[in-house]
Amino acid sequence: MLEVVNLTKSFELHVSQVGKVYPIQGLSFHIRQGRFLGIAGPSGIGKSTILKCIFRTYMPSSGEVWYDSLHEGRVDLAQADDRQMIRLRERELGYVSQFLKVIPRVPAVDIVAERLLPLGWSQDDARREAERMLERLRIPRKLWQAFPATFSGGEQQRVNLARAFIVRPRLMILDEPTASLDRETTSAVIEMLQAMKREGTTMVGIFHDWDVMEQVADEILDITLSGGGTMRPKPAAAGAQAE
Ligand SMILES: Nc1ncnc2c1ncn2[C@@H]1O[C@H](COP(=O)(O)OP(=O)(O)OP(=O)(O)O)[C@@H](O)[C@H]1O
Repeated sequence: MLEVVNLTKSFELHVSQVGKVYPIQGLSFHIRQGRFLGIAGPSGIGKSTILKCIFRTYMPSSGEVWYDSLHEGRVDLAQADDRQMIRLRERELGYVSQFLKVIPRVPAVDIVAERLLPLGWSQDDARREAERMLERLRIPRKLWQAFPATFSGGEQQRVNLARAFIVRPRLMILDEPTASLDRETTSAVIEMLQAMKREGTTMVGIFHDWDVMEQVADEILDITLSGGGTMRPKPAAAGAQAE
């Protein structure tokens, strides 16, 4: 489903003497359909950079990111043009970070519902589905018509998750999605991730909380200081086969 080959990402640091930094150098791994890969490693090692290269928030410096698209065949996301990326993001790729890009003066329910409109849903059906999603993520009903700019960090994060989950992406990319959530909401998110996995969604994610990683990941990619990584089954599944 996703095959990353020799991925390298460098950044030019204009304000320092360092010149270029290479958080990711020659990294290869793959994820099979329906599996959940967790990415682990010390702070600043390049975990988020990998996810951003897959979603193409960052353009990889070199290497290949092969994705088996439902609608477009096998696509190298490192080479795809912007229009193809927009289509894939609308229909197949989901991305959740810790931060909601708050759109001013749009109620929470519409921020979530609008993801379904390009997929041909009517306004009413999209809104009903958005309400179901907000309910599942335990956003109080009284906030559905309110503007997320005024929400707490955890409430904003749940709107963020609802926006990503509602389109049921084939490949879900998760960058610390539970970072600002309390225990109860984190459990709701874990349940949703497990349900999505049962429905066949492939996922790749970073979690600051090892307990969460344990509950959702099938295997772990450990990023080392050299910018490379090794894949292993998660400890709880020791004995399972790493791919
Ligand atoms: N847009 C950018 N411009 C310059 N340097 C960047 C950029 N994005 C990331 N970096 C650098 O790349 C390195 C890896 O960052 P990244 O955010 O991927 O690490 P991380 O492993 O996800 O860290 P953390 O666990 O702390 O979130 C860091 O040194 C960071 O400063």
